[in-house]
Amino acid sequence: AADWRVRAAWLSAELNRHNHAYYVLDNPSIPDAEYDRLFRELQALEQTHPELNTPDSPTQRVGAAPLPQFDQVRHSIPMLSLGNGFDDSDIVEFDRRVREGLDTHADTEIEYATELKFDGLAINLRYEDGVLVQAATRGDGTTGENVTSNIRTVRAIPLRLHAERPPKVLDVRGEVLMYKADFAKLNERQRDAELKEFANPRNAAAGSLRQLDSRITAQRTLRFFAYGIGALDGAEMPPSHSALLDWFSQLGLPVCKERATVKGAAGLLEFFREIGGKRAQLPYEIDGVVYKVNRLVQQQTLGFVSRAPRFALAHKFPAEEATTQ
Ligand SMILES: Cc1c[n+]2nc(N)[nH]c2nc1OC(C)C
Repeated sequence: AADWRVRAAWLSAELNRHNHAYYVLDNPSIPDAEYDRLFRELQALEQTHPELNTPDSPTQRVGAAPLPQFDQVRHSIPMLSLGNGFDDSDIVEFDRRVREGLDTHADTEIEYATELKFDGLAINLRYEDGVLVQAATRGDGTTGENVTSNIRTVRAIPLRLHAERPPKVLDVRGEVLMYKADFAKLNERQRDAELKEFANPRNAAAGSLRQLDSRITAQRTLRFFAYGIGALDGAEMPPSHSALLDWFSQLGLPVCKERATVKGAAGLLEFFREIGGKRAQLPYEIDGVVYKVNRLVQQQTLGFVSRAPRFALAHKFPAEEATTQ
């Protein structure tokens, strides 16, 4: 192959690797100035040879021409919301209903996967043969907005999955969010430019994703945590939620490390209190934790009631007084 083709392939792989280290592993592997130099070299090569401009090129991260409007996207599998619990008694009742639904023996405890409930925006990422081809907001759960060009600018979201033989189709569900520190810097920039400040990180993330001009989205530091799956074709479904998140991590998707598997209602409440104790120190806002029956076959037995799964529950923190920010 021509030298420039080899060089471009090396640059693309190298930049994606540094991107993953910085935004997914929180462990930068190259100084920013060096990253920018490699980035500009690839941009120049792509300008000279447009066929290099592939959907998984790191140069996609800077955004494209503005869209006239957002197209609607129908989700392959509906994106559900979660039932809520507030008091310990709600959690004990949730565990009791799960045990009843599974006809669990009195002295057997249910294994749950526990996670954080991020205060961001739920989205679906569709990967075909390992390449990100479409991203959509949750919308009403059945159809959402096509925000693919904006999502391509989110450095934490891989444009190509790390797998020799990726699944033919994989729908990844997760939350797009903004870290508290990035939110403070954004509002400082808004103030300096005499623009409206955002009320909270969730609004800032939503506003950044609803931009028709993805070059603006590219200037907002958005993050992503994967937490669920939609359609899957060409790979075996992992046997539990915790195994699903391990698989996502191997594929190069960001998975929040503040997660665990626990036993019974007591294990759920212990996780809730542990997270409550470190909530203020977390780099992002959360509005609770999420409990899911871990084993897939047990989730399938329990199924869904109306639009929320019987196998999962969000446990919310008491609403805070009006935040000071
Ligand atoms: C709506 C939702 C939100 N969250 N947030 C997390 N961490 N997991 C999670 N799961 C959800 O729904 C599951 C049924 C996939």
